[in-house]
Amino acid sequence: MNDMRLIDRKTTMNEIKIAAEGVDVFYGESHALKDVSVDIEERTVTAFIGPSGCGKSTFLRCLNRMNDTIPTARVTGRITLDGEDIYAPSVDPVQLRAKVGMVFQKPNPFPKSIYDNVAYGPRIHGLSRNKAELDEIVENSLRRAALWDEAKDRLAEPGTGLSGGQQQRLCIARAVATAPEVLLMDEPCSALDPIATAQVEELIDELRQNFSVVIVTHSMQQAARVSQKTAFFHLGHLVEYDDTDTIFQNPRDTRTESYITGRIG
Ligand SMILES: Nc1ncnc2c1ncn2[C@@H]1O[C@H](COP(=O)(O)OP(=O)(O)OP(=O)(O)O)[C@@H](O)[C@H]1O
Repeated sequence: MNDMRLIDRKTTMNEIKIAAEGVDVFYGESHALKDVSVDIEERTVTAFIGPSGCGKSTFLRCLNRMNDTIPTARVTGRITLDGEDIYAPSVDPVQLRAKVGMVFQKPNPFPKSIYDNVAYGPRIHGLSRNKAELDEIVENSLRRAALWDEAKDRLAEPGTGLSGGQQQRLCIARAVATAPEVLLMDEPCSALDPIATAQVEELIDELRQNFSVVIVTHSMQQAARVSQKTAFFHLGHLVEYDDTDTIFQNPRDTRTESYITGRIG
């Protein structure tokens, strides 16, 4: 019931980027995520939806080992990126997070300049050979995050001096600057106004040309607008995973139907 691997369902169109098999997460004694198996496709936006506390963020954090930073969290099961086990002892979580970047609900710029916020990742991962190349990465990342026009004349000013919506776009620029292969976004628009939300949604659509994007959202309209695949979680279980159109128009499980029609949540 919990096994949502596309391989079994033969509907896959893109290559599988991340495969999760039998993933459980415990916080101390509390069993937050139960036997989740799912294939996340390349060049696809996948939305995670479901009522508060159902485990969306917990599962998202498994995909780049952010749960490692929570002392009580324990993850079991297997998650692979391009077929490689991301929990293998040989994997450096810092390197993994450059490939599988993350944008959080609350904008969290570093207490550094706008420029240095974006340049930080490329610097620590040695992605540029000189200042001109680094300048180019910073400009391109800020352009992709639709922040360049507002930021180009104040690159030396602190990132924390930007508005909330601008700070979130700065965090997106910081995440894309390391050229991740997967971008995980945990309710990235919850602090944004409708204009900034539309800009971020456009960016998500653009990122899909090259990356996998996984987005946790409470907005079903947003899931329907930006994603091609949707996973519905309920009480720690992955209940249903399918094409977004199918989830919203013809769900198989009554729990999914109840949620999207507003009966549970
Ligand atoms: N750091 C933590 N320590 C202990 N329990 C946690 C922690 N983070 C999450 N949980 C618990 O795990 C369960 C799943 O939480 P999670 O944040 O993944 O849900 P969610 O679906 O993302 O919720 P929301 O939509 O409200 O953000 C909840 O019962 C929550 O209380």
